[in-house]
Amino acid sequence: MSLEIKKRIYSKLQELCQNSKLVTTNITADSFTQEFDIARNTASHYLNQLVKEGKVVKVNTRPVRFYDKKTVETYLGASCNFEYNGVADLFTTSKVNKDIFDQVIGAHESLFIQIKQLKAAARYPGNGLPILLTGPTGSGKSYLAKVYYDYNVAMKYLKPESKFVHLNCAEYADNPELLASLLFGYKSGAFTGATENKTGLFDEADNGMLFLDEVHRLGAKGQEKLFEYLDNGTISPLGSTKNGHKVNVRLVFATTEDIGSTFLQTFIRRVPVQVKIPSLNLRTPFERESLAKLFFLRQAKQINKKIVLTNQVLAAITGQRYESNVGQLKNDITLTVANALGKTMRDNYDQQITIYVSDLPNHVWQNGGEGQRIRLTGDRTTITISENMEIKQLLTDETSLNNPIMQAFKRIIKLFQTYGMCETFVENATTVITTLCDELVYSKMITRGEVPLKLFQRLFQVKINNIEADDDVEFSGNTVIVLAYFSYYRQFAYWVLDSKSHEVLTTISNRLVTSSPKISGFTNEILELIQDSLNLKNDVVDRLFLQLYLNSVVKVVHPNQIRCIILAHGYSTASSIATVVNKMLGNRSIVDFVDMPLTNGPEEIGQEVTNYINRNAISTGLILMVDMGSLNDIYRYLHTSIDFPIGVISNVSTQSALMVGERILKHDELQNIVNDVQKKIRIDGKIIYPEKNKKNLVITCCNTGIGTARQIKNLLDNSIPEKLNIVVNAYDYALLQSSEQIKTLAHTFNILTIVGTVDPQIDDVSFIPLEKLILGEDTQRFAEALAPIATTEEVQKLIDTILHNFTIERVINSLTILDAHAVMKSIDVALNRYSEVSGKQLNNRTRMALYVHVSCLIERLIRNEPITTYDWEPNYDTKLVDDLKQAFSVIEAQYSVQIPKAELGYIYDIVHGNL
Ligand SMILES: Nc1ncnc2c1ncn2[C@@H]1O[C@H](COP(=O)(O)OP(=O)(O)OP(=O)(O)O)[C@@H](O)[C@H]1O
Repeated sequence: MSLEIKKRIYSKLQELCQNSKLVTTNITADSFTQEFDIARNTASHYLNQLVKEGKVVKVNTRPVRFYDKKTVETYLGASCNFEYNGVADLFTTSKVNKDIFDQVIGAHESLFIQIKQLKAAARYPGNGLPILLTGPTGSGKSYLAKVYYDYNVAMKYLKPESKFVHLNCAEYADNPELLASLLFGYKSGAFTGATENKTGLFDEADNGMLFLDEVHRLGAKGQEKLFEYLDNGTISPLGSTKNGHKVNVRLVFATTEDIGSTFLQTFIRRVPVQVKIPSLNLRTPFERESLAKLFFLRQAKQINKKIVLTNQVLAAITGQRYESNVGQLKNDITLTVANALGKTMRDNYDQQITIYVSDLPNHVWQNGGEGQRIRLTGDRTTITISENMEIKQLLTDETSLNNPIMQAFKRIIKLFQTYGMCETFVENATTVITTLCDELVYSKMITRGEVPLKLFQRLFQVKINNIEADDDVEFSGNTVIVLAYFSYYRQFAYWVLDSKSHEVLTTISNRLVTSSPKISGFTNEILELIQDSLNLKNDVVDRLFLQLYLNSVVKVVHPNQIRCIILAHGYSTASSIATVVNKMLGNRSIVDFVDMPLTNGPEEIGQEVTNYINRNAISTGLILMVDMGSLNDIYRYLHTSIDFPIGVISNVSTQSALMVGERILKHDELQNIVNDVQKKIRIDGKIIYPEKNKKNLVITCCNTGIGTARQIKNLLDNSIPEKLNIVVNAYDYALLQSSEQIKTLAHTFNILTIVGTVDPQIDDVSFIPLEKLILGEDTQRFAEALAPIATTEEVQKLIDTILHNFTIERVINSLTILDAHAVMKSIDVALNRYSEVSGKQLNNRTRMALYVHVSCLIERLIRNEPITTYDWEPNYDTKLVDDLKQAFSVIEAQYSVQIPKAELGYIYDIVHGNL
């Protein structure tokens, strides 16, 4: 009787929902009292039962409202929860959570790529792409096929009323004719017993989805007809003599078979998307545990009681090797709960059952011996799974307890509450973050080499390289790995921050934006990448993590600093030494590292060092600290030519690395560092100088700082033609005066000359003041310095280019509408013509003044704002005035302007040095 009423209440609720405007409908327990002649309490009791069964959604308004879950989901185009606090919550939060795949356990872990494939296949124009799901029995192929259908509906690729038709071909494997007729239909008389025309499952699934499980069991006829659909989009019923008819069916196939089998070979040519579902054993511990919790939760709902279990039970059940994968895990949990329930049957009115290890099915115990997976931990903390919980709630609450990211951020909040925003806080918070990074990278929470992880690393590598190139900064060795691990792990370590924590973390983050705007800029770039390219959610936790982490690994590049890299075998040998040393040197990234697998030989290590050299602009020298004497010859395996000395020190230890780091910081010379370490610590070391092909070096320097020296370097770099093969390096003025530094440079380069603002007075090396170089007033000395590699004409041309490049900046700054390069070109033509016709050579100082003046003049004329008053000197040489007129007619023609007399007078005075 009660069952009957519940059923009737449910169908009435469905009817009411379907016939009303959902958002404004107002169905409460009262809506059923009259019609079914029951008390309000009774109606409420049944409705709540329906909520627990997952059929009805409850909204805790006053009075409580109820909705049919299916109707709501169809309306929203997305799945929704069972309980909400307000109507708005239901109709807005659910809408936001549109990604049906998010509910799949493993969506951001083991099934990450698979779900990407499914989404891409669904999006494909037309009917999407047919897909083939492969994977061992029970791995979740049928489950995913259904979720894929739901996704298609939610994304509106399929209409809500479209069908999901499922057929397991294995069930008809002995009767291929029947199977083909079931799928494609038949015409009357097609075979004995076919007395009338009958449509098949393809027709039934028209405008919907057909899922063919164990598709390799399809017989020859079935295959032929299936290929007809895949090739032409038409199907022909058995016995039909006419051309096939069109149907629109999205196809999903599944097989447990190896794709190498004969049928599948021809088949997969037509089914381009193969989605491989991993076995349960290949899924992460987190996913196994989540799946187990999900199945326990379903059981709790089924028996309408709380289930209490210990972590010991959970560990035992998820540690199993399941031949039949998720399906078997699910069955084992059902059996376990049944065992526990059997024992407590006597206390039937208990609202909860407790599960003990002894309730596990027998075969779990028999799994002992070799390769046994059952592990009984001492962890007896209990987990309570309540029948009205949501799976999300269960996973979030439980996992966040052990979630290292959440713990780290809780600590950061505490630190902030203790110290406020100050250096001590930033220091401590940074330590929390770096410890978290170590935990993520080294704790094996994530399997190295996972495909998404590699993809993340590649993307982050490109981004970091770009930032480094654009901003003159460097990030320490493993930044890319840490970013990849963090973003990857973060996807399944997601929890909802309470509003207070959110507020505190946002305050910290905003303060950091003010104190380190540059790092916050990098943070934004990386967050954009995470969001746009990786399509991952992020929030204040990610922002703050990046701000603190990037700040701790960024280093401003000192181009002249000797670089040092530790190369050691083992999971974390090199990184541990480097971390300690960098910390002891004041949290600066002085020493880099590469952790190498034990199997890496000199070839691979050579490759690592080559990559390091290519990534970093090394000019003064590189010290390699290695863990084996045999690696002393590692430089032989470099795939790049070096133009700086390399010091190799073996038997690396914290002590030797610290000593090297300290000396680097003191700008000691490479040779001294290596010799001293050798002597003091008694270990082997050697220095390799680039013997052949020493490159020619022009040094730039400035006594006001390295910044100006770098600008001079850029000017020369942009001006010197590639074929002269000259390296230009900016050096610190004070450093240059050390004879050791010059000695090292001389070992590595042929020093041609120094260009700068003040002479650093270095023996045997000429100095050319920048100003004189630009103005062409020290051409002779420059030509002498470059004599071994450039002719006098080449030097003259180079000086002209330097002048041109130096001026162009100013021209660009003074122009608003014209293209500076084009303007400079036509001024060049005019000035050269003037020299030709007048026989007068203009010096660089005059040329420079004219470039800037004439470019402004052209713009003035175009804007029709010429200078009209200028004192025209009566004693101007009329021939020279005519020459000027003729030369500048080039500009008049090109820009369709006329240079008035007053402007010409101004130019005359510049040309003849009167201004
Ligand atoms: N990610 C998942 N979340 C929830 N349930 C799952 C998940 N994966 C699988 N299951 C459940 O596990 C059971 C086995 O999965 P399913 O039947 O989809 O496997 P299968 O690969 O199709 O197996 P077979 O090849 O034997 O047909 C089903 O009850 C399914 O609902």
